[in-house]
Amino acid sequence: MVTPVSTETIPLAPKVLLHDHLDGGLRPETVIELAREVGYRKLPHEDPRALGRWFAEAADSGSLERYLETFSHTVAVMQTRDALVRVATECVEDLADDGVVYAEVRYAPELFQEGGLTLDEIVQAVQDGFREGERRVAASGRWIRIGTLLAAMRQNARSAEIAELAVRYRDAEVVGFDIAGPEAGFPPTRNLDAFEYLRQQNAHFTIHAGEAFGLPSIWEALQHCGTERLGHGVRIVDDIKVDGDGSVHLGRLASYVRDRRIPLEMCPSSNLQTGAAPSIAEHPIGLLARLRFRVTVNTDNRLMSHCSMSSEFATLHETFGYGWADMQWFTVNAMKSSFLGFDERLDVINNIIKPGYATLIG
Ligand SMILES: O=c1[nH]cnc2c1ncn2[C@@H]1O[C@H](CO)[C@@H](O)[C@H]1O
Ligand SMILES: [Zn+2]
Repeated sequence: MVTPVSTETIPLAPKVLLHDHLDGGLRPETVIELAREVGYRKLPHEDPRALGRWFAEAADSGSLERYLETFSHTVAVMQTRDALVRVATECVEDLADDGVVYAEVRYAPELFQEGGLTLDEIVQAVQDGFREGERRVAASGRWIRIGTLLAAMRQNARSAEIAELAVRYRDAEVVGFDIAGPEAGFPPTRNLDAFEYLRQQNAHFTIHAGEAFGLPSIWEALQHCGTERLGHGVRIVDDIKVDGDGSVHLGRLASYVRDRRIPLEMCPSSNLQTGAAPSIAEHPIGLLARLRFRVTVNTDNRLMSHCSMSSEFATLHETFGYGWADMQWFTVNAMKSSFLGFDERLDVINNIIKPGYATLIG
């Protein structure tokens, strides 16, 4: 029997998440408790519900720069080893509760040094938290695996150092590298040495591109930097023309992205808040999925964007009518595009994702 698609059943489906920021996914109550512990007094609210609402509203600003300002509060309470372990552990528990089976969670270690932690101490703390979270989930009879992406901030000049850090921890579940932060004015080519180094080390990376800036950012990320995936990539639609009669014309860059199966880490709710898309109905994900680009669905920042993988899927179900087969397609796309080894990806697809959807489809 087919299980109906609803907000109650979507959490049961196995999901894969490639684009989730650790400092964008804290529980509001954890932000409040950690702020008390470290004496941080600038939180706009002391009540978890009010604080959660504040983050979502403040981030709903129409600009990426203003969206990013809200991170000052989460980053402020993540400056100790204990805080990092706790936030990472809870992140894994929350993702597992949402039915996520594999996630690549990213953060910028350089942001957590205000309390004197070294980059290595920061990475070790977060990895310890992720492993603790995986153990707790396993103890509850479920399964989840977390791969870490280390990000460098575009506006800082530390990408070479962070790329080396990512390679140093590649055998401890750090599976790749990213650059994040304001896109306009900070083209990815500012970090060419980091990308060159990563390629020479046969290491994986993705780049936030085509979110707050258009095609040149995507083109540089792909053709100068050699990115394997695109964080967001929504503006690739600027290279696609749809005629009145419905016929579609792809420009050379859009063709390249589709032909080479470049994964797009799309984050619909986040894109509405930063102004990268006007509404879910008009979000490029509809067209790009129809054209069979390698589209994946992601949360970006569960706190600021007030979402989960299940809520993103539910919204897409309501707007575009996507059912279990479509959700399985997004999920397999994501797993194929992950930075795990080929055999590990196949294992998750064949032994977890496909059987999970088969149960729902009946
Ligand atoms: O959508 C986004 N685009 C660009 N940068 C982002 C986005 N979401 C979060 N961050 C930035 O990434 C840092 C590391 O996790 C966060 O502190 C935030 O500044
Ligand atoms: Zn992001």
